[in-house]
Amino acid sequence: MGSSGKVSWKLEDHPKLPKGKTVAVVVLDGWGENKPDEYNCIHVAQTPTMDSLKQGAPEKWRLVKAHGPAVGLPTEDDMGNSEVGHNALGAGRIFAQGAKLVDQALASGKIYEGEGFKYISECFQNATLHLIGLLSDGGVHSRLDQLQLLLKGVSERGAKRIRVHILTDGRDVLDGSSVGFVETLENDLAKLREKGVDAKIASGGGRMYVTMDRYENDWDVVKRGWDAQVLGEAPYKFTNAVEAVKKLRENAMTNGDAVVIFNFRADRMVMLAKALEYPDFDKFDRVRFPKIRYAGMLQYDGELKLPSKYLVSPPEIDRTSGEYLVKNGIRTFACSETVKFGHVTFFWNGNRSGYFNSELEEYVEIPSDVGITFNVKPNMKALEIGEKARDAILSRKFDQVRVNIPNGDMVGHTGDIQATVVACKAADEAVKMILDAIEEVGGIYVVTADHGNAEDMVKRNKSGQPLKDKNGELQILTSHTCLPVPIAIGGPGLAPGVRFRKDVPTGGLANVAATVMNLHGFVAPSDYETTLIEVADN
Ligand SMILES: O=C(O)[C@@H](CO)OP(=O)(O)O
Ligand SMILES: [Mn+2]
Ligand SMILES: [Mn+2]
Repeated sequence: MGSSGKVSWKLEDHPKLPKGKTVAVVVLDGWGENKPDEYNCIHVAQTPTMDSLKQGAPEKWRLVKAHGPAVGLPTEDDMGNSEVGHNALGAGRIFAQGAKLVDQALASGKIYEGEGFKYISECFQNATLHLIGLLSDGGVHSRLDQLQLLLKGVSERGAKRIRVHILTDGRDVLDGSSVGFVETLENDLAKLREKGVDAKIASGGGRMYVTMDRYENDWDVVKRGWDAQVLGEAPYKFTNAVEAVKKLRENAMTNGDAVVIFNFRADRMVMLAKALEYPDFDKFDRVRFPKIRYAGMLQYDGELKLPSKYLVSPPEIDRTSGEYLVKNGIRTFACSETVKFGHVTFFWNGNRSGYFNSELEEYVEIPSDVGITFNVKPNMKALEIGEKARDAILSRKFDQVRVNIPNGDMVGHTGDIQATVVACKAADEAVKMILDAIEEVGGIYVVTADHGNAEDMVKRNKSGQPLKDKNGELQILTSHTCLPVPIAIGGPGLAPGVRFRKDVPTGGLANVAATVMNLHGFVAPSDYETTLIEVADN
């Protein structure tokens, strides 16, 4: 029943659960479950609403998996992230995700057989191949070992001049770990040079400062990347290990060059894709728009078909719950602030921009603060999101009101423990506003999260003790975690007897879609991961 086949969109009625209840679906970003200690910011923070959900009704609160194979990632060591988390929540099935698809394509060599590779490899003989992407082993946006394999593969297939434009990471990996990744890369490039390939690092910059913005939050970020990677003009702001980068101008892109983005994850590569691909791009002055052959590791936006050329086909996330529900008349409201807006729209809908039916859907984006790290304003726009959701619920114009509350994640990434505690409190307050509104209209709530972050702010040894570095400083964990996340259901509209089943102990985020469909009074399609709930006879 793929996207090309004929899809029957009609959902069957649930035999026991009624239609017509307003359902709030709340995703707390970066909110996992962890043992209580001082580095668990969710535990330290005052979170009376989330606490009451956990303590109030044990059969309506449980944990679900949000990392590794449960969300389509290669191994149990892969932490969850927003892309795979929201994909699973929205799609109700587990799709092999970019990280895994690229692993497979590299292992089988198929990556070099497709149209995308053919397209760029035509430049190898006479021009430069530029590789741009995040340099770390975080596995959220990219992976160093994949870049290493790709470098080997392209050089074996004729690439003679290679320039790598690195974005350094302190968000999916420990702060300060970039130096090691750069050394590894330098080493590989030196070996290529021994074999006669002119391969060098050409530019570098921190991911949050250059290129990797998302959802059009701040085009200046992408512009800074453009200046360095395309125009070859940038202030020298490199860490020591990258100081080897000289004469940027020599490394500028020129007509006939090939450009490959080696990130597999979509959200933070769409803006660059627009700048590289759109002839009438007007978000900043590109100064020069060289005629290059550009391919993404994956296609990042299936609706916009961006980029048009890519090395590995993205997961085909079709027949998402959002599409089904809208086609069954469910009026849907989705909201977050800019930095997470696409999570409850684009990712939720299977990496697809736009509405399924603009008459039944309304997506509201609250502008995020720009140019700050979020520990400075840890409340972010949580209350504004709460207010918008509340108003949408009270308006009774919507059947589903879906939000992402970013605080735990965005502030957790800064590594600022005190600020993250404040962030968790703000997120909890936003949840309360939404639950209060649900109470007022007799609706139902589902509160869950996409992956962990704020519940663990230190790197730990195997027995769970916090680790210190050589100088005796705590090793702060700015990344996501592999911990499970809570899911709670409730509200006056929840039919008597509804509770979590006991026979889905390994349930994960992909089980949530069928659950939400049930709460709207429908049975999920048969190939969806099973529902988490049952209706006990009273
Ligand atoms: O900020 C991001 O891009 C990732 C971490 O790399 O976080 P999230 O998956 O929560 O969006
Ligand atoms: Mn997230
Ligand atoms: Mn995150």
